Amino acid sequence: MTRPFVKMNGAGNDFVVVNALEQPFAPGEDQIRALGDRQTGEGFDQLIAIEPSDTADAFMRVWNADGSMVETCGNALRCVGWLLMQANASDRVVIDTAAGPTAATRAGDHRVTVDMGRPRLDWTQVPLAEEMDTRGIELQVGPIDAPILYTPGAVSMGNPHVVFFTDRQDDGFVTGSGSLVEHHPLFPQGVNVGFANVLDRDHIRLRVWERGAGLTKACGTGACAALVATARRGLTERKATVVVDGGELIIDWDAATDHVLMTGPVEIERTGVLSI
Ligand SMILES: N[C@@H](CCC[C@H](N)C(=O)O)C(=O)O
Repeated sequence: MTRPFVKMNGAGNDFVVVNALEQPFAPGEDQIRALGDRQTGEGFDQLIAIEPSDTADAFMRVWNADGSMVETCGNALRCVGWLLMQANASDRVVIDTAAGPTAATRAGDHRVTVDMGRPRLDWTQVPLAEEMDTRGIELQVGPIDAPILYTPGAVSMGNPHVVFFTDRQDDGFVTGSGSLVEHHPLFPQGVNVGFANVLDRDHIRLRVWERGAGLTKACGTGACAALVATARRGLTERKATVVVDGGELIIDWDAATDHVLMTGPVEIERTGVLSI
């Protein structure tokens, strides 16, 4: 069987997007892993299906490159929002996800703002395995008496994130410590691991080790989580530019609504056909 797809990216975080509005698309985990392989398959961080919805313009289903189905993806919401707005000739669409509905609006040429809703800050919502203050949880990486990383913030943006405040951001360090923390028993559902370097009160340099996808050029929910975590610690304002490997995302944690708004780019790379 074959399915057409669009390859897209949001600030470098890349997706294969399949239109499943009329014909269901339900690949198995092994198929997703094979498709996601960057040497032998199409290669992507996430596989995305646009499905019908009774309550929104569409439902967005997300699988990580390791085949796991997850709640949401911030960068893919911008990409899918852009595709739907182009198709409907509109400037606003609502996309449902397993984490809840999100509104996407045009913010310029190939730029989209998505309303990621309220951050979920209670330890049960992240979720953590035990009660902790999510402003700075009891977790450290490295020797007990001289930890390299410690007291990260924990945030759910519909999916679980932990954010370390550090200027150690090289590939080896992010990969080594990110993969260790991703499956730490404190996170019963696994976790996306952010490494945030606060440059000034309006700029954060962020790298993310994604649950189920590894080192990525950008993680939209990770950028939202980083802003929330740094603002809660008084390190940044509630609005900042998050500089990721593939570009910049503007994150605004609106004080009036408590919603996190993310604005950033959308790019179409190519079209193709999947054989599954
Ligand atoms: N790249 C995404 C997040 C994708 C899902 C994540 N790896 C998870 O397992 O929760 C984003 O832009 O938010």
